[in-house]
Amino acid sequence: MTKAAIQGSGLVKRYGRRNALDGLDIEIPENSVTAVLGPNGAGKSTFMRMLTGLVTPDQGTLRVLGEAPSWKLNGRISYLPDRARWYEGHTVAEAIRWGSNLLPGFDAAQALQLVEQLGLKADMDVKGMSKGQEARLMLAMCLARDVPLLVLDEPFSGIDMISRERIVAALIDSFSDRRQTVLICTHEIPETESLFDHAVFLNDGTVALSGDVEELRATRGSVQDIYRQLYV
Ligand SMILES: Nc1ncnc2c1ncn2[C@@H]1O[C@H](COP(=O)(O)OP(=O)(O)OP(=O)(O)O)[C@@H](O)[C@H]1O
Repeated sequence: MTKAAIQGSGLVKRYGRRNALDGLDIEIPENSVTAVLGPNGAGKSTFMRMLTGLVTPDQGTLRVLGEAPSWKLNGRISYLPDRARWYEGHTVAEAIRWGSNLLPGFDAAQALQLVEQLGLKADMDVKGMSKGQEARLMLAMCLARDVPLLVLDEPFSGIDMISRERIVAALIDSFSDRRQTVLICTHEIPETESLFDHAVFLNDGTVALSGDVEELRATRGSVQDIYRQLYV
């Protein structure tokens, strides 16, 4: 039996009369690359924010790397929030220096290699970057951390399709060398599905389906096919 890096049981988060999470039972296997999928409003970002303690459950229990979410635990999580803008007013090199000083497990040499691999230059100003260029910087900053859990909320949003395919190919190589649990929430399923070895499909704040991607493929088709079956 694979150990779980994340275990949530009966998680509820209410906003007014709406439940963003509605009794969510979820397990993410350790050292897997797991997709968190589902339509707009399914509860994906709420769940990811909960992992870092930014959102507190109204009910239920959550264990992340064997602990309850906390500021202390966040030193072991590399989190890319949706709609993130952290480095305005910096150059790429300054952002990397900032990461070295402040982010636990941050490897500046690896970050520099990643930004170059992603088509950015150290002397570029973040202010004035296109949305896709900024998304690449955010992704590189999160990937350059040697921590047990990576939580990436829509890391490919704004990046053009061909670049996305190249980045995904590079990520497949990089993830296979790591002992990290990686959680990725994305709407770009066709270009990214080769990344995943586990998938969780959310709907209305609960799990509609989850499992090993190879096993799901053998019985139900590609991740994209399953997505259509579940949500059309
Ligand atoms: N801070 C908030 N205040 C009020 N409602 C919220 C808040 N955060 C989330 N919600 C609501 O909770 C539900 C789930 O939102 P969430 O952002 O988790 O969905 P999502 O699956 O990440 O969607 P998307 O694919 O659009 O990013 C939505 O109905 C949303 O409007």
